Amino acid sequence: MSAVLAQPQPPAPDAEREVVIRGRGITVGFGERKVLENLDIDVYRGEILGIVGASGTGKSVLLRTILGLQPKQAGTVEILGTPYDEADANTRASIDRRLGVLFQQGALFSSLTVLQNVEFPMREHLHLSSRLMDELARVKIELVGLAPEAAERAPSELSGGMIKRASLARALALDPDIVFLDEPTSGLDPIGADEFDKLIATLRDTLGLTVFMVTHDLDSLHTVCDRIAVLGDRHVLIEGTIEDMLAFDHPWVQQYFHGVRARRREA
Ligand SMILES: Nc1ncnc2c1ncn2[C@@H]1O[C@H](COP(=O)(O)OP(=O)(O)OP(=O)(O)O)[C@@H](O)[C@H]1O
Repeated sequence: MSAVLAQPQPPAPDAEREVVIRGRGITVGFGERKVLENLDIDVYRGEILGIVGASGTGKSVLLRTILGLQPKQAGTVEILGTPYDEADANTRASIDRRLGVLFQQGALFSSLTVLQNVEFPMREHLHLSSRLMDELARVKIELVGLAPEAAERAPSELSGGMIKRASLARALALDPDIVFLDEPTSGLDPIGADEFDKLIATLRDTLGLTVFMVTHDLDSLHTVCDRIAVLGDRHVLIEGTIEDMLAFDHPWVQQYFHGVRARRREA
């Protein structure tokens, strides 16, 4: 009997894919100044979405708004099929458990070891023995490619790349469905950044994560992002694949994706 090999399937059309984050009409301002206005965004299950845009266009503000950390003047955010804004405290807490966040500076607690940092969300949300939490945290530390000895180190004893990995281990502590990464490769040398990108892609493939990644890193956009959303003029200017970006006729998008850095990357 001959074996029938599974053929790779083309990605499903967007309309058939599960939307895990749906933002509609998002408007955020500081004083009189609007940073985001009537912004719509969809994030699909299992994708790595890169959020890009000039400095100050509101990428971090968008990430914080989706997470409910930044008040908005208008709009709705639905996460994993539940209107997050309208949810009661219990529902919100159960959604929060399914989200992991890596903030720009890593944001590890400096007075705690790496192990204690990774256990922190577990202590908050899970009712497990210390021994079991230790075991689970050590698995996460291994998963992100840190040596077992790193568990006992303080953040001040880690390199920039190790801090990113430790922060990622903490973001993965509760086995989230979606991880939010704010400029995960900033401050890393090109090899470190490349390794971190590969780690993100491997985790997505093995754990089925959905990744919402704010980035300035052209290499990340080319190598790991399935789709890209460009912020500008207070909304999403364009979303699509890297090929869509290259073909899009907009001055900033052209300059960014065809500019000197892009050409250097291609050389
Ligand atoms: N708490 C705040 N109070 C007032 N203004 C703020 C606040 N947070 C952000 N802003 C403003 O909102 C705008 C968008 O900020 P944001 O940090 O989202 O930009 P960004 O696109 O992530 O930029 P970068 O690429 O430089 O990190 C900026 O002009 C910033 O000054």
